[in-house]
Amino acid sequence: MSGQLVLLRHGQSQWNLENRFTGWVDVDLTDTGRAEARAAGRMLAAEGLRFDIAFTSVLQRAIKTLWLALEEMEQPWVDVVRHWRLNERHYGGLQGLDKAETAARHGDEQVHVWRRSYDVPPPEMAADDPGHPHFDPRYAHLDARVLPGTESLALTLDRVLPYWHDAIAPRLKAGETVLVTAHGNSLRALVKYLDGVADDVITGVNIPTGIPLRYRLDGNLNVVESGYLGDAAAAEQAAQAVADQARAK
Ligand SMILES: O=C(O)[C@@H](CO)OP(=O)(O)O
Repeated sequence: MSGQLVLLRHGQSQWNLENRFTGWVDVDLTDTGRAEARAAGRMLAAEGLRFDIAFTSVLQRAIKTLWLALEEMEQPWVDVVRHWRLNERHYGGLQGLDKAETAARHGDEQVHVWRRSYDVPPPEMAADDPGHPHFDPRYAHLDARVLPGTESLALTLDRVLPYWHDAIAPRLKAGETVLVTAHGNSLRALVKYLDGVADDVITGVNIPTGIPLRYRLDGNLNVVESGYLGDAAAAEQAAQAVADQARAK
């Protein structure tokens, strides 16, 4: 038995538009982002996909993208499970900063290391920073020791994987069709794991907003095939645009 998995990055957010490091900051979608989410729903509907369950983070840009896609698919009844482990990678002290300005200040190379290296985290957010997840009521039920003040992709994968194994993988093993609507880097972590991407190769992987990435998996959840829905060249171009966001002007 094999399941189908679709990974969907949220549509354009306000801080994607403003080119600011976002991480765990809970910014909303823009009108363009809402349109991207609906377009993703139409692509999924055109493939005849019917989801058994959908997973998302506790950040509104992913939650609303999921709602809009399911509405467009006329599948608003699908069970939705939100979990903090699917949140974006925590961007530490870079959250809120302009990406190109940060590159102008620290150099393109340093910012590329912070954005895309596998195991180098950005500078840590101070524990008494009012923006730290410790002060956010949505995480109040959690052991404070699991709440990050910064994360590399490796640390992001470490906190996504337990949720993958406990909640998502069993549904796929049961042959269900599963939608995960999340974020650029929490999805890069999953892609690294599913495709077995090497540490030095994942640095070149970028996930575009609002374009569904479909996986067909075998009974052991090995990848049989995967690819973006719609126009492959458009997906490639959109991924390149993400890569280029932090070049100093
Ligand atoms: O700011 C962020 O949280 C992420 C995703 O938008 O950005 P980047 O692509 O630079 O990792």
